[in-house]
Amino acid sequence: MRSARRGPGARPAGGRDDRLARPPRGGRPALDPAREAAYEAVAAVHRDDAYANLVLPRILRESGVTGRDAAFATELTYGTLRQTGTLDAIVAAAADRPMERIDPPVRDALRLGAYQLLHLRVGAHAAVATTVDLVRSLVPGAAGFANAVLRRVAETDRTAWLARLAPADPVDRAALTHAHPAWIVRAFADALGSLEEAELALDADNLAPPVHLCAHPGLIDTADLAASLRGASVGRYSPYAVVLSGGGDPAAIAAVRDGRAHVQDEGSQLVANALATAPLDGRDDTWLDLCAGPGGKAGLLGALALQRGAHVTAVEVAHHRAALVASATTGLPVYTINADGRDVGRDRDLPAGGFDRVLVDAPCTGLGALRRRPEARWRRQPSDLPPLTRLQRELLQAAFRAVRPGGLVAYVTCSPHQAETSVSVTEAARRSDVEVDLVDARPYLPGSLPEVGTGPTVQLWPHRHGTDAMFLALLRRTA
Ligand SMILES: C[S@@+](CC[C@H](N)C(=O)[O-])C[C@H]1O[C@@H](n2cnc3c(N)ncnc32)[C@H](O)[C@@H]1O
Repeated sequence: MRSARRGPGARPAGGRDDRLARPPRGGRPALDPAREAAYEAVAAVHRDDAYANLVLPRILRESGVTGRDAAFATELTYGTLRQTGTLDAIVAAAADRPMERIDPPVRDALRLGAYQLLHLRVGAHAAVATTVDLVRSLVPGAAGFANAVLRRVAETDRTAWLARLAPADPVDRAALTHAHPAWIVRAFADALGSLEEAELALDADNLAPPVHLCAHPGLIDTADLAASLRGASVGRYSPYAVVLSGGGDPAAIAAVRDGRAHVQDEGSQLVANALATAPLDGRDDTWLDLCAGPGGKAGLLGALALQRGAHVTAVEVAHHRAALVASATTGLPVYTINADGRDVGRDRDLPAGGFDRVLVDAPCTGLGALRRRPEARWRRQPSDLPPLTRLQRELLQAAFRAVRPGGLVAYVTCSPHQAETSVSVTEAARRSDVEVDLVDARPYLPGSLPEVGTGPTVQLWPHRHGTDAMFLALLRRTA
């Protein structure tokens, strides 16, 4: 984080429209700390492949930006990153040159300026002046260029820009309008069977998601936990979900600190709970989580196992993530091992046919949680799919080997892409030596959950259910 260019003149006197950078007497322009923090975060994402949710809190802390300024910096950073593809199309048109021909620091500053002009209620004068000052501090010779480009951006509003740039192809048009790459628009439309509804899903990705807690069953009551937190409410569907009202650090909540609750999307709770509650004949005390890091679902399964006299083996291939699982499940009957889940039958902790219930929460593109990771949609590529789908199928086949005859496997992804959902399940079952049948998963989700489709698998959606887009297939080993 650069530090030398801040001065008392940069503190806002009132609302955001007052945030004009004013040159301190005899010096260079003083930059607005919130905007500078947003620039640093966006630049780190593009320059260093940083993650905004990790890098921004550090930048805010180091630069002393707090309160309303921190909220503004966060909105500016996350919004700019979500909208990057569309902002780029508009800035490139206004600049009359492709983005690649603009210096990276100037490019990021222009994205932030354009976002303020087209999405925030920041006055045009303030948005242009502060961005030009930022550009002057980064690349002094580019200030005039930035000023001209932003004035052109400000000539029309977002709707008019979208109309002016609208491609003829409906998928490309939706991609521009809702700021997602076209391949993701196509994947959502395929999964939903309609481009019109996919546009609602894309819109939902552009909203800041609420933070959900999972109250560990048997350790803390959901309603009591909600009542103890200002503005919190119980979740709509999961019996364990508490919805926070925004603001504040969930890690500071006493029940989270002492392991009676953890941060977890309501959809993740629903799919883990479905595996634990679907009926099973015979022994039911030996459970397996084959892809456990960082331990969200292992935490819920561990709490349920504690109530039911069962235990969970939690497998994670990445050493540091296995450590996170162990820490997330402290005090619960969860045995964490740092191993490759595909080693069922070869690893002595993973005996073939040794488990009653098995969860495969497979590594995936994460297209179902794009609302949580603002830069992810532009970073993911269709070429990520083949290695992931291969791994998904191998892990699912390992789960089929791990489960005893009559036992259950839940295959879960945080992606609605059909190559990772139904196709992975069909392909793994087709190539498996072990016989499995799909079980209708819908009865093991709350009856109040709307629009769960015709089964047997279930696909959740942010715009329908307020959850991440989790996919669930339940399978029973028949022989
Ligand atoms: C989607 S995440 C699981 C999330 C986790 N279940 C939770 O709820 O917190 C997938 C995990 O699988 C792990 N993984 C990838 N390949 C694996 C393998 N061959 N064996 C075991 N774990 C693997 C990844 O490191 C990642 O932590």
